[in-house]
Amino acid sequence: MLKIALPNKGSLAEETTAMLREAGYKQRTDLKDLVLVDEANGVEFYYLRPRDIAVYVGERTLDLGFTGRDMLLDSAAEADEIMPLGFGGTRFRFAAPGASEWTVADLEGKRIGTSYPGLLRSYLDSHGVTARLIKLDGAVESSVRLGVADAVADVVETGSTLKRAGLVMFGDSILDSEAILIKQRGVADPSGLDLLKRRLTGVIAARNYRMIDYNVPVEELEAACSITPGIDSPTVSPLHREGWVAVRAMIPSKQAQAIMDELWDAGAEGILVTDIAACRL
Ligand SMILES: Nc1ncnc2c1ncn2[C@@H]1O[C@H](COP(=O)(O)OP(=O)(O)OP(=O)(O)O)[C@@H](O)[C@H]1O
Ligand SMILES: O=P(O)(O)OC[C@H]1O[C@H](OP(=O)(O)OP(=O)(O)O)[C@H](O)[C@@H]1O
Ligand SMILES: [Mg+2]
Repeated sequence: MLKIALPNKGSLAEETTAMLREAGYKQRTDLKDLVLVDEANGVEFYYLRPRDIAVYVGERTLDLGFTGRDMLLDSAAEADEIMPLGFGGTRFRFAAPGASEWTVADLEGKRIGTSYPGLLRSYLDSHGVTARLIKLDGAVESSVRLGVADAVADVVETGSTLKRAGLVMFGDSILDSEAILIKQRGVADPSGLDLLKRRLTGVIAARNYRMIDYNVPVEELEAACSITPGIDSPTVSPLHREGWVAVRAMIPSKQAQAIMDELWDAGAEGILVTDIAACRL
């Protein structure tokens, strides 16, 4: 059986479970369950602390894991990213009071509060900066006000937590993170991984794409197809109405309205956009 580690709580837990359900895998219904066996798919799911997932995979106890890129890199575990999952997007940023003009060099000799010392240390080393890292478990933003640190390096999603603590971000983003699938380093792909990847890719595509259908005069077909090139190629079907064809293609959901406007201007009619429930590409 394929053994997969999943976050048992925290920011990535709910969406990971939702994504696996959508991909046709069984998931726990009781949040207290530690293990769930999905016999039909030949998978065992282990619900673990997000921070420990890369460790279990790296130590070769479990085959695969769902975690954050920042957590994988911080752990320095013997595990590699296989694919990004398109949710849990965050940036790992420096912040301090009134520091908008600071750069990473201004951290020389300072104390930096963080929950990600591994990730931070390698970034500082690569920039030739020596600083004292203050390792904290959470609520890192309070460390400056409480006098434990001069600056923080922390996970930022909306930025509202930093703002509330009176801190401003400075320097480049240390890391752009999101939820990822990881596997053991230097081993052959376990059986069942291909199927999992194909299913996850299908879920991500179904979430990010929509189907568009429209009718267009034959002489405008090339222009219309360049607006909706589809994934491989749009489907063009004959219409009873002479001189017209029907076109069907997948389009990025976020651009649906703009694409409809462009098609309309190019002479298309009867433009319909529908959701995709599931797909294999
Ligand atoms: N709004 C968010 N806040 C914090 N982490 C987030 C957010 N959105 C996504 N993430 C990602 O989730 C992961 C952190 O998960 P989580 O918050 O559960 O860990 P933690 O802070 O160490 O645990 P806990 O808060 O339970 O002590 C990281 O990969 C992070 O990039
Ligand atoms: O940019 P924002 O949208 O404000 O989100 C980022 C904040 O959320 C997380 O904290 P979490 O709730 O996980 O608490 P913790 O600090 O105790 O881990 C993270 O550590 C930041 O503090
Ligand atoms: Mg947290």
